[in-house]
Amino acid sequence: MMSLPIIDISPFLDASSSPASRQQVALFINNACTEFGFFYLTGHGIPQAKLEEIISLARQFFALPNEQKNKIKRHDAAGPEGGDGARGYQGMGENVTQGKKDMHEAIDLYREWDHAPTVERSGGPGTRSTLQGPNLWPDEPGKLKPVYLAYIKQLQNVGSALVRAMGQALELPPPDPNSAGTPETEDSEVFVRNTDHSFWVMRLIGYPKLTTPVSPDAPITSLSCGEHTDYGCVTLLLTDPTPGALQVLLKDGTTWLNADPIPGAFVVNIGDMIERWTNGLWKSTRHRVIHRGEGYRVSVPFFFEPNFEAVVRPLERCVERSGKEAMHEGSTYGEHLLGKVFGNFYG
Ligand SMILES: N=C(N)NCCCC[C@H](N)C(=O)O
Ligand SMILES: O=C(O)CCC(=O)C(=O)O
Ligand SMILES: [Fe+2]
Repeated sequence: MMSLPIIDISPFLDASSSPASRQQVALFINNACTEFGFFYLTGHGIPQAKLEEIISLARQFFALPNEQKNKIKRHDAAGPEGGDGARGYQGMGENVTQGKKDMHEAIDLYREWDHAPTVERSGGPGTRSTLQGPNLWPDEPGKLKPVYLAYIKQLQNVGSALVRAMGQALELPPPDPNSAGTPETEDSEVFVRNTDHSFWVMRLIGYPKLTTPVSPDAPITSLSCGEHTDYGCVTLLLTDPTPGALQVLLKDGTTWLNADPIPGAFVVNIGDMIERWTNGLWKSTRHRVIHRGEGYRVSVPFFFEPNFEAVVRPLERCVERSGKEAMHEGSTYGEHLLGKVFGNFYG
């Protein structure tokens, strides 16, 4: 049975690593992103015990009574509660993918920012615009917030190392030390610059066992999370050990491969903005979750994304190499995200 490549990112986190070791990693990344758009990531430096604590804290939250979870309920941006339409707890079926309710519950956290986004929605006094913070953290379990804040810091560092490696994998030229490095420059640091204020997203997701018939041939009537691509740069996905839930669509467009967890490793996939930057050389691979196994599954994806204002258009070198027209004229990541978030809740 085929399985996804495993990539050790440590040379890009260790300042004393050799250029040759980095080049080797870059080569592996290019292969993995060209073939699958998905791979396992090791060598990230976050101890397995910490990863287990992250899952365990999320599990403790989902085990609370609904009344308690709804204390941090997500509210519409136009509603009287003055929500931001995105942050907070979503009950079962509140998230929609391809027009169908997903069978999961979740807390969504985003980078907190103090400037207004581009889309204002009407509403009463105190109404916030879509995606304008703050995050809604649960009181219980008490350790969740501090532990997650520290974890998010570490993940930003891993994400940054990973996009640096990806820039190198594309064989873009090294940055010119004499230039100011404008975001328009196409060098191997282009992803690093455009993520230096990454508008990251973190989801804590709880999946009950689906109750549809267990036969593998039975038609799929409801999904834990419908088929989709992720929106930005790279997703660092942590899950509990449940196998057979996350499935990745292979290049042939018909075969679904199980991306079963490897203890201590992240499942990584690339998002829509990397596909756009690379003009489709690397695809943001479609994936879905069908949890028919036993037990209550917990996953915690961290989406390391471009800056909200980053203008993303195909890189000239990738357009040339792809031999195709530029696939997009360019727009900000924030515009892409707002369209997606709106579709997730009001689709
Ligand atoms: N921030 C990210 N990437 N979240 C992924 C959620 C995927 C499902 C979503 N309902 C959708 O239809 O996109
Ligand atoms: O739970 C998982 O394994 C994947 C979730 C996912 O694809 C997402 O939230 O974007
Ligand atoms: Fe996803």
